[in-house]
Amino acid sequence: MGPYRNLEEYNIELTNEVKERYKTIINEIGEDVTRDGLLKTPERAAKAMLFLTQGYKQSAEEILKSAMFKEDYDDMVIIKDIELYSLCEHHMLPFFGKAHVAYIPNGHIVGLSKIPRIVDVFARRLQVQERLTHDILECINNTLKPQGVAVVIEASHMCMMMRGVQKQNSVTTTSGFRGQFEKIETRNEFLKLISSDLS
Ligand SMILES: Nc1nc2c(ncn2[C@@H]2O[C@H](COP(=O)(O)OP(=O)(O)OP(=O)(O)O)[C@@H](O)[C@H]2O)c(=O)[nH]1
Ligand SMILES: [Zn+2]
Repeated sequence: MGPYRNLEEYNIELTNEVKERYKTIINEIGEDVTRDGLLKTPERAAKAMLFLTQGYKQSAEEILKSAMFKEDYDDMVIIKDIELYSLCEHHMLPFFGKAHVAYIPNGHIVGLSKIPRIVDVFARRLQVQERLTHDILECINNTLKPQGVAVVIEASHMCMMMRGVQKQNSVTTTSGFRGQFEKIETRNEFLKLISSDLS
């Protein structure tokens, strides 16, 4: 079983449990779960929910460790505009946007694809944007032990768009900096590079 296993394929029992709960919810909101269009909906919704929360069964640390390479490069590495989709833990509604991640190696670099992969691992859980930012930051800091790491997330929250305050255009930005990025010049260079089209 690798770190990327897809839950749906393994956990039929859990899928059935969640499916039964969705049947109840659909009936409770006044719909008829036996009508044609809705017959398969509880199962689809259960599979979708388990897909969107599969991060609980995955290890971000394992993913990073699987592709760390010894290398002397010690300048900034930036992966910007990583799309992310998560679920807010207060309403279980999506929040979505972009993550920008940078690190300065300290003897080891990491396979580039592993950064978006760990963003997904932490995003596919019930989250608040602040904790998601720190989960990514601390995982890279503790596993890769770089000279510095920075994470910025810009996201829109459906719980603030579809309901509640109903603000369609507000974007929330969260950030975290460790090591070299705690120095203002390094942090500013990173912030400049993620806001430019040339980086
Ligand atoms: N800090 C933080 N708050 C979040 C996030 N996602 C949703 N929230 C907020 O969580 C709060 C929950 O507040 P409550 O007053 O308990 O819930 P509510 O009555 O549904 O609040 P409203 O959304 O204002 O209608 C709201 O202010 C949401 O905007 C997040 O990622 N980070
Ligand atoms: Zn919410």
